[in-house]
Amino acid sequence: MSDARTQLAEQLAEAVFQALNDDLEHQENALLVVSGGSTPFPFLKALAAKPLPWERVQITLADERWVDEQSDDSNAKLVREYLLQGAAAAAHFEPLTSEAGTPEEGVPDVSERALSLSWPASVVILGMGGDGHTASLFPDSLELGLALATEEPLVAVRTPSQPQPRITFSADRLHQARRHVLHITGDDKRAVLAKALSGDDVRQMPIRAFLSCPLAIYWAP
Ligand SMILES: O=C(O)[C@H](O)[C@@H](O)[C@H](O)[C@H](O)COP(=O)(O)O
Repeated sequence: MSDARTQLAEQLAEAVFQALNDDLEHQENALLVVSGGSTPFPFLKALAAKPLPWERVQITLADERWVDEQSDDSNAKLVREYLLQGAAAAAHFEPLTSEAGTPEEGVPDVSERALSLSWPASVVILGMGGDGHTASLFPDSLELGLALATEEPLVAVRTPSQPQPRITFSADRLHQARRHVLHITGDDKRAVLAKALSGDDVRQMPIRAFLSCPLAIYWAP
């Protein structure tokens, strides 16, 4: 891991720590929405070390692959291994999967649990893929149009470019946050972001749905 990426992770962890603390001055619980993938590892680990009243912090995912939590593809596994450690294990984590066989069958139960969290979120941390996707809002998702338009909180998505079915918060629900962060690293993603900023077709690059709201971009080489 480059020093720049480690420093970026520490800076982001400090900013999220401050945001959660500020909100906890005024509310009983504070909600943090994190993304999966590989970029968040050092951020999640740095955040776990922050002196928060973790029993009042709620954590959920922007999206999830519909796989068992023991699978290496599980975003919940990532959160449990990197964030819910030490004092941070006292946080309330709301995973986005259920015992249902498919995300389509699971959406009603997961939605009921997700809606019970302390919305608007204090912070939503977004990642981005090389195709301009964020969460599981993929350009080639069969349900992208629905996920961009619905006011429902969660959508089951099937995506030709992805091996697993997924469940994702809708764009509308991901906008229900006080602060938005895009956490990306590397020159390739910097170029993808530049392309996203140069156009406005959200269905071509779904990250564009979040470029008009205030967005803190955390990028390191
Ligand atoms: O479930 C997921 O895969 C993530 O939510 C996804 O949106 C991720 O943020 C991007 O694909 C970037 O992933 P990397 O950080 O691994 O590049």
